Amino acid sequence: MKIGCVKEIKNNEYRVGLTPDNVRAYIAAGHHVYIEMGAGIGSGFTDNEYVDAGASLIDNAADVWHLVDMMVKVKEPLECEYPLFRNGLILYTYLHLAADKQQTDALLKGKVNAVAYETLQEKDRSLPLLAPMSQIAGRLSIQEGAKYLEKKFGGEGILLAGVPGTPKANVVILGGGTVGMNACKIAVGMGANVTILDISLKRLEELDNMFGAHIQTLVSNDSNVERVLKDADLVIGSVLIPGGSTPKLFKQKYLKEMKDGAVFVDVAIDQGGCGESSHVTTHDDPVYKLDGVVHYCVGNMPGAVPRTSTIALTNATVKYGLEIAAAGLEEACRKSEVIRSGVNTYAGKLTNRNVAAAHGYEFTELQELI
Ligand SMILES: NC(=O)C1=CN([C@@H]2O[C@H](COP(=O)(O)OP(=O)(O)OC[C@H]3O[C@@H](n4cnc5c(N)ncnc54)[C@H](O)[C@@H]3O)[C@@H](O)[C@H]2O)C=CC1
Ligand SMILES: CC(=O)C(=O)O
Repeated sequence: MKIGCVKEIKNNEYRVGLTPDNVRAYIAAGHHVYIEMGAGIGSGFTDNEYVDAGASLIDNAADVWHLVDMMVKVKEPLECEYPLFRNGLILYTYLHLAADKQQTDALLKGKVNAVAYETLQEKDRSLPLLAPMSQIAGRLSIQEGAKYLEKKFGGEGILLAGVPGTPKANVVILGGGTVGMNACKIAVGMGANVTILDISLKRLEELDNMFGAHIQTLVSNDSNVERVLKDADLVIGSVLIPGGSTPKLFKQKYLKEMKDGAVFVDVAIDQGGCGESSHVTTHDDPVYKLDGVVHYCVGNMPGAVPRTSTIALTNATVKYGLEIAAAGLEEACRKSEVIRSGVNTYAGKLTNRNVAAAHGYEFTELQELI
């Protein structure tokens, strides 16, 4: 199969879909790999490293899109890339379609066979291609939150750990999955008071076993969310319904009850965000203030640490990419329920139930199409 990788063009996105080591793995399996010149530079991989690994360098992105059977990316294609879509092209990347009707329509119209990293689910229900970036975003969320709590960035001017004789900051984490657990780890490490809410009692038990007396766990419901937000200094939004729109548990009316200069990092913004007042921001202009609360809603947080992120992401993606390349998408899907769970659009049909529900579109079982 012909595998391609282009330079990411989203705001401040320096990750890349394939590393030189990944290229070696695809070439060893008998595939051809085409890389846009400069694609890896933001993550510290030079063109020469790709050539040494066996890739062909192409000097513009459009030619890579035209040449290849499978495009391996990091982030969703932007509008200027939609004209490059074509019938039967396999697109292997993050898509977050529940929050992006325009892109969903473009993929359906272009009859692209799109495999979304964020919905590919293992039999144990884990999300192996989302998890590495969730680990990074979770850890970053506290780092960014601590920064925006500083006065000069609009925050209330409070140190997470405090010092002897002063209160510690109250960190509230909505959703205790991978992002939530990683945020918790850093917040506890920095000495904050941490409260974590989830709808899953089993997950709360796991978190309690992990962090013991260092955290407070609470079941997620409207009363508990409203109650803990009143005293919160830093709130992390990290809930997920895989493939679906994020439930809005952080209501706009709560903002007025919160501390002036509190910070809300809505990591779940890529799926629409868990705050009613959240809208997407970029690394160039990451925050806005509403009712005194600083909102940070960057949809590609791991792009800030591209070297770590690219290696972590591609450690996970290469395995399934090789499976698709070896068998072809149809056969790979017939053989593997796991690969099937990643396919969001196929031959102009929507094949992910939660994405279909988010847009009120017809859902088609992938097995009926392959
Ligand atoms: N902005 C960014 O750069 C990044 C965003 N993300 C996003 O972060 C979000 C969280 O991802 P993960 O932690 O990997 O998901 P996960 O599936 O590991 O965890 C989600 C948690 O939310 C809980 N949950 C669901 N509904 C809830 C509710 N009503 N109240 C409280 N908890 C609820 C689930 O029980 C689960 O424990 C996703 O939207 C993901 O796409 C991930 C990486 C980077
Ligand atoms: C998860 C995701 O969309 C990202 O890492 O950018």
